[in-house]
Amino acid sequence: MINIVLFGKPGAGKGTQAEFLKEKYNLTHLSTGDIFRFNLKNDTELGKKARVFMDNGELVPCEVTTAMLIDEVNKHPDSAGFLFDGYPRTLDQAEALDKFLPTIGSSVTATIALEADDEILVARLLERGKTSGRPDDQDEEKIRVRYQEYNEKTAPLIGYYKEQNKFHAVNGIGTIEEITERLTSVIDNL
Ligand SMILES: Nc1ncnc2c1ncn2[C@@H]1O[C@H](COP(=O)(O)OP(=O)(O)O)[C@@H](O)[C@H]1O
Repeated sequence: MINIVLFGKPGAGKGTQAEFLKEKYNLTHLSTGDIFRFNLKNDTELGKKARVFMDNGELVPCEVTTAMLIDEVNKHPDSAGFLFDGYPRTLDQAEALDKFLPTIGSSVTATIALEADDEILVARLLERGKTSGRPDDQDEEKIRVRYQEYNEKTAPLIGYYKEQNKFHAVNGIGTIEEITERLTSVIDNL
């Protein structure tokens, strides 16, 4: 089983690249953002718990997110591996994942970060907000909150995975194909 954590700031292109990688490596793509948005749209209990945080650009509390993630993994017992997109996003979540995966006989294989400059990413998000319908992409204030959340809570994961020798980074600026190429060359060399 191979488990890849796709890592990067909001707008770095994780979702776009995940679409290619899941096909190529036959992985189950789990995007916590997409799962939350689905629950918001359907006004589920989970959606109700997440809404206020998401609307403000803040992270949803760890217990809620981790319980949801574990549920999703358990829905795919025959999966050849997972592509985690948007999870983990805090040290607590990374530790929770490292505790959970061994219970299904697995572990994180590698974390790959898509790197790009903040200013480029903010511009990309505002552009995406024009068509995506995502309220958190339409308001520069909320975008800034997401970057603050990233810098405070998510960036420390780089050190966490480096210590385990599981951190890889690729340049996230270029055409979609170029970036897919960079990612696949990391995965093929794992
Ligand atoms: N692992 C997570 N932990 C906490 N909240 C999360 C997590 N993943 C997604 N969310 C919530 O969903 C929102 C949207 O996530 P996502 O679609 O990954 O967007 P982006 O990477 O563009 O900020 C986040 O701002 C946050 O509120």
